[in-house]
Amino acid sequence: MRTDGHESVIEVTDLRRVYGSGFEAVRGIDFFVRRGEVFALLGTNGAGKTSTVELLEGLAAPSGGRVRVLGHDPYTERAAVRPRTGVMLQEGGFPSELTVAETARMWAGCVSGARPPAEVLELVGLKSKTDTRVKQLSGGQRRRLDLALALLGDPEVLFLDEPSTGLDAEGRRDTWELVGALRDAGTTVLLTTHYLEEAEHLADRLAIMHEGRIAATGTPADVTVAQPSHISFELPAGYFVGDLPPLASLGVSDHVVDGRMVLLRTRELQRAATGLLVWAGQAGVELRRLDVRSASLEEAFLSIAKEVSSRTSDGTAPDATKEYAA
Ligand SMILES: Nc1ncnc2c1ncn2[C@@H]1O[C@H](COP(=O)(O)OP(=O)(O)OP(=O)(O)O)[C@@H](O)[C@H]1O
Repeated sequence: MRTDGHESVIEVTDLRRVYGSGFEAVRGIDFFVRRGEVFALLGTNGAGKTSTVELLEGLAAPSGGRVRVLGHDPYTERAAVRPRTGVMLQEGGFPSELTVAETARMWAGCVSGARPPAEVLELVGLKSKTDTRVKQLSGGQRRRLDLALALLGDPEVLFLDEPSTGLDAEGRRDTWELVGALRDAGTTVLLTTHYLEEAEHLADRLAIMHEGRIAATGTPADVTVAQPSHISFELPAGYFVGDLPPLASLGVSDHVVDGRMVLLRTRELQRAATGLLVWAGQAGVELRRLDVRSASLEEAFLSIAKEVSSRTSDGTAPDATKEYAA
């Protein structure tokens, strides 16, 4: 399938997953991933990310809807899909007595046309640990080993389930760099993450899942631009909020006053900031602790999760999805 002139290598349509207990973890989701892009699946705990990724990996059959990976059903046509995909699971579960090199060699034996194990270990920064037993690796080093094994088959599509959980800041940066390099080399990456900064940094597009549904999709910029920006500052001595220009005329949607600090929310950041600074200039006052910023993905995420929860508890439009330009 082609989407906007790009080939999409993952297509998900009205996908559902119901567990044996009757619990519906994935409640009819739709998205696609284009060849060569990094797509992030974000969500709160229990949102249904892993349940979704397992369906994409062909580890279980959907209870409803459709998944296509590289044009095939990953569950019923596993033999066609599996050799072209790499999977980094949340828990690798390797025999802990084997060394890193032995683990990579053992895994390579299960992959047709595997890359030399030493090459992938070097790629993930584990070259100096080849003779270390898996049980002696730190949590972060185990995650790197998980990633190395996922790369052995030189996959066209890579599934990364929380790739940097357990990594320190440096390890996380290294993983980001590696994912960026893989993307540059043409690999399509679908990752799940709790780290919004990671999604903001890596993802070309993303979907925010909440309670089994997709609440928003688009580029990180598309998703954040829909959220209000913030301006905060300390009121100059002797001034009150009522002394500011009328806030509505600055495009401010609401404001919060906490002691001397004022927080303005606006969807017209330039207009509001300009109006405020012109006023301060004319009044000859300094706006101390001035902070002007666009919404972060974290703010967008929290507000979307809150909005969806209140909509579902109202019983109104529980499956409404915000679509942003992609
Ligand atoms: N085997 C199972 N049987 C019943 N319910 C399950 C099963 N596996 C997961 N669930 C439930 O499905 C929901 C989604 O779980 P899932 O692991 O997909 O979420 P997630 O978004 O990956 O969460 P996290 O970020 O915490 O890993 C949760 O409520 C979870 O308890």
